[in-house]
Amino acid sequence: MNRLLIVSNRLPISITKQKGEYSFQRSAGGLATGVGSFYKSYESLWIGWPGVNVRKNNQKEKDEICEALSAEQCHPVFLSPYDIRNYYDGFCNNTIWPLFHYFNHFAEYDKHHWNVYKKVNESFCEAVLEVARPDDTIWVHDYHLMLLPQMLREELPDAAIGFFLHIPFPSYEIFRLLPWRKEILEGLLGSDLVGFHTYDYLRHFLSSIRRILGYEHTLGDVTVGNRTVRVDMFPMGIDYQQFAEAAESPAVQEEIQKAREQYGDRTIVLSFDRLDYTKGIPLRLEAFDTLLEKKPEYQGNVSLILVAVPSRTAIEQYQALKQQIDELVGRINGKYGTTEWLPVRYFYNYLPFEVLVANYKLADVALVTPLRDGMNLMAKEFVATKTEGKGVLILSEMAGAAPELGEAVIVNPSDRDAVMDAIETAMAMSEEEQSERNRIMQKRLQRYDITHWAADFINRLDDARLLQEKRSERILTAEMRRRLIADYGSSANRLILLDYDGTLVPFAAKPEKATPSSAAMDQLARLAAEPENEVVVISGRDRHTLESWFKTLDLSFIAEHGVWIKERGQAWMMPEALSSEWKEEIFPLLELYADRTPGAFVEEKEYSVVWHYRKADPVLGSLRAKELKDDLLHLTANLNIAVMEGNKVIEVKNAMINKGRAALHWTAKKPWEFIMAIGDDRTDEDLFEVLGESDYSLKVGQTASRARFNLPSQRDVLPLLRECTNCDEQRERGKAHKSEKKEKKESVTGSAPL
Ligand SMILES: O=P(O)(O)OC[C@H]1O[C@H](O[C@H]2O[C@H](CO)[C@@H](O)[C@H](O)[C@H]2O)[C@H](O)[C@@H](O)[C@@H]1O
Ligand SMILES: O=c1ccn([C@@H]2O[C@H](COP(=O)(O)OP(=O)(O)O)[C@@H](O)[C@H]2O)c(=O)[nH]1
Repeated sequence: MNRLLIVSNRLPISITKQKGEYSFQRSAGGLATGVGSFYKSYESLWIGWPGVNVRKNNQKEKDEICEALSAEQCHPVFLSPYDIRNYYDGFCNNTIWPLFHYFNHFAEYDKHHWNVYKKVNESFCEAVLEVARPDDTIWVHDYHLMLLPQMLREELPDAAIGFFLHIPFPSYEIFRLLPWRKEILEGLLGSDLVGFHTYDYLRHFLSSIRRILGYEHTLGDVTVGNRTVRVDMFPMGIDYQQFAEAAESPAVQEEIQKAREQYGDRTIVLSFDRLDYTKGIPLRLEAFDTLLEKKPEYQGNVSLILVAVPSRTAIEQYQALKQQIDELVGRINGKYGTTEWLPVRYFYNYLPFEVLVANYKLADVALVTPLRDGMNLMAKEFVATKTEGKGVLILSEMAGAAPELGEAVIVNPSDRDAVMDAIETAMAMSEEEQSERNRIMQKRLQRYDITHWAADFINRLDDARLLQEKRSERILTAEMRRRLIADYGSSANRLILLDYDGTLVPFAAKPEKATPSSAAMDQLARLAAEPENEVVVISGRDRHTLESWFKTLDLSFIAEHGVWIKERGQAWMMPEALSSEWKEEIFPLLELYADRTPGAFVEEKEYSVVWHYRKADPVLGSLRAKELKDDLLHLTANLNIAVMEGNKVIEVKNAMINKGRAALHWTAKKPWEFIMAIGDDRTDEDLFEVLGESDYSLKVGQTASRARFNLPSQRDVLPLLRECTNCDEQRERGKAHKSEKKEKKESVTGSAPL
């Protein structure tokens, strides 16, 4: 296993400085505790912010911190108070955090914060580059560093880079509000593997990259330029053993003992989170209030332990929330409290590990009702400590942990009555049922614990790298490219078959906009000018369009995928007798689908009809395309026509027509010394199929193909053709130069003897 570089905003250890002395604490939050529990079992280095402010010029202090952290396999990135204000409090926690948790009314879109976010991501990039070794696996974590994968990719093109998002990825409808949505997605796609906690977050991400960047995916594999990015889900686990064992430890037992003396045998409900508006603490308190009000028999018999861990205290919403909670607790305690009984025991601090476990172990019911939560490890930790079986977890359906913890009492956290009912259900549940439910969840948590989670991610990252390497094996290598050009240069006759859309020119939103560029015209002219070449543009376009675009060039054509062919200098002809009567029957159906799909339209050619959906909503478009294909198959069962899927088009045409059949007209003409065919979509596969093994067939794009090689993108086509003609022109210049020299020599010495 290669060395693992973990990169996150916060290191697992936070440093504080008091009276000139440093002290080290475990950082709060699931990322730090979760990843912190396994990273030392790897050869690893964790790069992140140590939580302490060091003056810019105080190199001595920085070196000391660096030294102290290196013993913990950590490497610091120092952030100034200005960075923390604008990047951490600003962009991370005042823009991304609320937006990604569906609190879009809290999100601020401040350009300055965004600029500092970019700058801090660059600082992290520099920090990684300082320590990275060639074979390191780099694993970037969370929303603070979403631009980093792409920054690293630019500097280290061959590095293995993974990214994991610990918070929800929101639906496209929310994500699209972000002014810098494109940059964020591009930043993430610098990775080889992007991971999420749940399937919902994953599909939201795929939908955003599809709608915003136009990238399709196949089972979570996204082709981005010449790379494949894999997207997958990995629900984060906990260090199960540590929690289960700690629950039995003497230190924890002692803490429980102390607490029991305070609470007697009252039922204990635990509410325990970072103080964050996403956690739904006020609603929870209100539900508890309603329970005591509506069911007075619980008064005096149940206590709510409310632990709120201070978090992001510089941010206004967090300060307001703190005040709201303080007031609610005061109100409930004032309303129902007696000299013997305080309904809510409220703690506003960070708890050391033993106290935390003692609280879990002590609680009869855990009330975990976030309004949104990426995962929520505390719910899992609570279950792990229930070694004797007893204890009920009430869990919000909005937590990422909910799909895995289905045996909990699942609630909608906004439904106060449902939360109140859930507390009652939990308190009334038989011990047998509690144990049974916990046993099932414990088994699951034990199996997919934090070590498994990390190993799973790293293995998938390795797989993604292998896939990447395999795909790139089919890409035309520099050596094969040289051979292709040498073969081109040494051949006395050559057949060159070139698809048009997606090959000679990029796609445009409307087909009529994809006219040939001057670069493409120029290059075709050069190819056609070489006497050894026969150049055939082989397209699905109608013959009139091709003719009008290329009338100045000496080319041959295949139009409508093979309905029409035209030898250079000759007239158009139809190699097969075809009928177009069927079009009348098909046309209304295609029009109906165009009407039902905004952005789609129908194109009619002489012997085929095409349904285009490039401009339609991508999801609706591909759904309708599937439905249309099904309908067409029924409708065309007795007609001699075929339905063919191309790039964002469904084409209906005569069954025997395809580019391969049409190309035979040229391939069979003579034994060509050099054949090259380039195409990008499904229709070009018929062409590749009729070519020989040693011919140069090239598929544009990285998807699987019958072609011998893949060219990464459409942008690579003209440069390749240019290299071919350059090599010929050079050779011609060489020949001319030689004969010029020979002529000069002859004019001096007289002609050579025969
Ligand atoms: O670093 P802070 O700003 O103090 O915040 C603490 C952490 O909060 C977030 O935790 C998330 O990660 C957990 C583990 O994957 C997950 O269970 C939880 O639902 C998330 O909210 C944040 O993502 C971390 O980066 C912070 O360090
Ligand atoms: O006083 C505390 C409060 C929380 N934690 C840890 O902080 C993490 C909180 O993670 P969670 O996923 O529940 O929520 P987050 O705070 O990351 O949103 C858990 O592993 C807790 O064990 C802790 O060690 N002491």
